[in-house]
Amino acid sequence: MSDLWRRCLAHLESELGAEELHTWLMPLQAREEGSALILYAPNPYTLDTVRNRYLARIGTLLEQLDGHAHELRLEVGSSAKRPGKAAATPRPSAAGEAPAASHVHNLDAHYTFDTFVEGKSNQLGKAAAMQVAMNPGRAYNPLLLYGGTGLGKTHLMHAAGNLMRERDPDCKVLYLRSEQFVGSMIEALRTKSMDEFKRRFRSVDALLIDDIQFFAGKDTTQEEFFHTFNALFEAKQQIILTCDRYPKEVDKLEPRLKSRLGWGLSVAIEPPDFETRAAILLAKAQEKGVAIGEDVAMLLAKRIRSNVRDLEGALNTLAARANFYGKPITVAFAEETLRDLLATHAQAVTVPNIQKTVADYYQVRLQDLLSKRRVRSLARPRQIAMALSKELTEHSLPEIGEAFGGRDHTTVLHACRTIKKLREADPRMRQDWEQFIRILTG
Ligand SMILES: Nc1ncnc2c1ncn2[C@@H]1O[C@H](COP(=O)(O)OP(=O)(O)OP(=O)(O)O)[C@@H](O)[C@H]1O
Repeated sequence: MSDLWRRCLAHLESELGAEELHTWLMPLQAREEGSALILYAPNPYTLDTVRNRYLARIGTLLEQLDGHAHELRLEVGSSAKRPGKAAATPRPSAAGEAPAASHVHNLDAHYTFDTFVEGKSNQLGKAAAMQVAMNPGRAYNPLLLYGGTGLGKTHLMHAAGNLMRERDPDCKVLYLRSEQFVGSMIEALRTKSMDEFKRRFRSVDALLIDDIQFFAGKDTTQEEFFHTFNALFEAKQQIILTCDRYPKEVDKLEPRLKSRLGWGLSVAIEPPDFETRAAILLAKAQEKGVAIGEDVAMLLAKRIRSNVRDLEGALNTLAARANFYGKPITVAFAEETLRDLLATHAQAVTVPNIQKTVADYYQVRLQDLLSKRRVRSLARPRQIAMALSKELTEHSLPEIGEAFGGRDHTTVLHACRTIKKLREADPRMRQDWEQFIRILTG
């Protein structure tokens, strides 16, 4: 990463706050070329927002930091690989507006299979997305990736789109968040341009729609999406979708749409395990040019289990602070800098907290959960609470057994194995599990 840009980000962090910084400015990649600073935005939408909201301030800051003015350029693409002509001169698309039929693709150039770290939790999803990219419309259609927030679904979806375009630069890939689909449709209804809307969405080779749970309860949208889906499907055009849970579990999604979604392949993306979290951190650090050792990666991976986005946020904060203070990122520095954040993540994850959360969720009394009673309505939640305790705390099997009314460590081990199997076989159990991980570590 350009040193100048790093210093600029450190200043902007205190002005804008972490969320704004991470949403708009951290995704930019920077390269210095003579006295010019080129900022690469992952897509035209980010480019537009940065230009409108932040560019003037960035210009002033650069001048303050370096004592002289810099030429500042904004482009779509990646600093590692200079963008091709089509990407360098995009037609910016406004928020909520789908790109026009010229098919300026709006994929995030940073999200590729190369930058995606594979682990047990996402192996299947990655393999399926690659298959689809190599064989659009023919391998699995639709491909649906589902799972909790910040686990890499969007990344994989863009990676598939990027690979399709790498293999065939003429391939028309359109990525949209589901709110954008809804927004475009409302606009088309308002301006009586539904024919154009239909044509726009049906003329692509691959349609990628993110977070389709937002379609729930929006009947007209679902109706239109249903027809778009059918048209694309019949013409063997690829459809890739993401959802924050197994679609059959999304309330107020039309049954016939749910059924269509099941025609292809649905793959769960699960929270990464410790080793994958550490590997992701090291890969992200390398990508961003941030020097961290394995010890720091392990510290963060151990303490932040919620999702990859949170891990990345912590890394970004560390990088900005280390640069600001001119210090290396050591374990001590990370512990000091992220003290509050790490404390928040650690706070929720105690055995009593897990027991209470599980009891509340399944509406059973805490004292029953800890009792010796073996009725199924208690036994399953108890097993889940034990398995979560093993997963989320540092306690040993005997300690966990003790905390559950003085049970033997083999009972805890059995619970962990049972829940693992159930998570593999039963989408509902998988969803409950992810929900707990979110509540307890989010
Ligand atoms: N396995 C991985 N390897 C590298 N980066 C990852 C991986 N998983 C997630 N990430 C990164 O984590 C961040 C969040 O991922 P992404 O936006 O794809 O999540 P998501 O599952 O689509 O979440 P949401 O449902 O909230 O949109 C991205 O920066 C992404 O690159």
